[in-house]
Amino acid sequence: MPQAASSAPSLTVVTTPIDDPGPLSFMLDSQRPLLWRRRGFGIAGHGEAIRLEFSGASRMTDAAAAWQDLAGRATVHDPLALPGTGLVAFGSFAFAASSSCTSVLIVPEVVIGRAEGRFWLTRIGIDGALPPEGLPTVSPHGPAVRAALEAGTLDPDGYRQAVAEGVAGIRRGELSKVVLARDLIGSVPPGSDLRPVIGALADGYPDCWTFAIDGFIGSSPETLVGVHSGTATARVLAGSAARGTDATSDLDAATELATSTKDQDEHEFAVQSVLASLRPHSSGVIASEVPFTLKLPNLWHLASDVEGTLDDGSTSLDLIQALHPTAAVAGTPTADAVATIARLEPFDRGRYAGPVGWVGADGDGEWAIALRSAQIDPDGTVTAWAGAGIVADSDPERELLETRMKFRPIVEAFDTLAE
Ligand SMILES: C=C(O[C@H]1C=CC=C(C(=O)O)[C@@H]1O)C(=O)O
Repeated sequence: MPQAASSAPSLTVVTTPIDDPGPLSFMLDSQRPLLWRRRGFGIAGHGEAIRLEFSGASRMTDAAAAWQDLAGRATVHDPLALPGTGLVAFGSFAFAASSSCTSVLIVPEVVIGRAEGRFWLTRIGIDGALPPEGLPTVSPHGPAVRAALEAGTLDPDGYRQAVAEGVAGIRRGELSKVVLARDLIGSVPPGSDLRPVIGALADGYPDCWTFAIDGFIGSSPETLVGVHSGTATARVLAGSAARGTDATSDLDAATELATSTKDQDEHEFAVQSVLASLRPHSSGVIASEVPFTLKLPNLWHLASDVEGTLDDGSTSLDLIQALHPTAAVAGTPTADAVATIARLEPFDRGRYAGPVGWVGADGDGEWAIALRSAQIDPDGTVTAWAGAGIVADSDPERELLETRMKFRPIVEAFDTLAE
């Protein structure tokens, strides 16, 4: 049951150092996997001590207020005091204010964490009643299942048409950029064990944020915002190219991307939207002078890192509210882009392209933009989404191919389960 913040009980939180528990993807609950990891950092959750649900335009401000209230009343014993130790909530927010999909903050009963060779176990209980000591028992991975993902509400022809309409609107001067997505749909047997899918994402995309929260899974390369000890960081991605088939064509693809005016324009809109949203909270916020090319297994991206010192004590939840939706997932100007998305995409984006991540008791945390993701509903329906930034020079066929590349992590992770 969702709990109103005012009636939320007091939490007791105890973190203790432990020996290396092994890969976190083997430590997940088979039915309710909770995971956030990238490279040497990861947290996996078991059980739900508290679940807070939000919706509508105020979903992120409501979450920030509820979290401040809950964290303020928690008693925390945390000798490690590292990012991810002590009290944490895993969170995932819907892209649109009008979404029928709820946004959640989940405080697990147990968190297993690792960071740079240190390992910990956090137990969280209500009114002093802590879960038992020791690692939770984890069942062996279930039988293999696979999902063939096929065109959803917006098929390839519909997507080309939507992109053409987006380009026409941009050329008429109605907006400068819009990010248009399409969906793929499949199914797995209800109650399927998704841990092999999540493990495939984590192993295949170690430089991305691999997440599993409330049936929503993915591996996103884009950091919406990280907040640690008064510093905010972000990694802005926009502008993409297919990887080459050999070393020479791969280098050519990266060079072409780095010098493409169309991709640089598309990227600059995204960087400017992040800078504009962070400036009211941070003096001297800076972005890399020129974007760099980021290599992922499925494609190249134009990327810029942004950093600023926070002047106003904003928490990571305050900043996701300030930043979302960036021009990497909506467009420019934001309101026109959001209206164009609502007109041209015949589906609810759900949590795709929304903030996904974790927050700690002090408000520090890490949030990605939920790209390369899929929602698995309790009835086994799998919905995946991928989009592309549309500017005046965009070509519908190329954008369609780009979404195909962006679907690869999810499509292949479900295929990994084939026997
Ligand atoms: C909207 C997506 O990607 C965004 C992030 C990186 C590059 C993008 C692009 O080149 O269009 C998009 O802005 C997606 O993966 O669904």
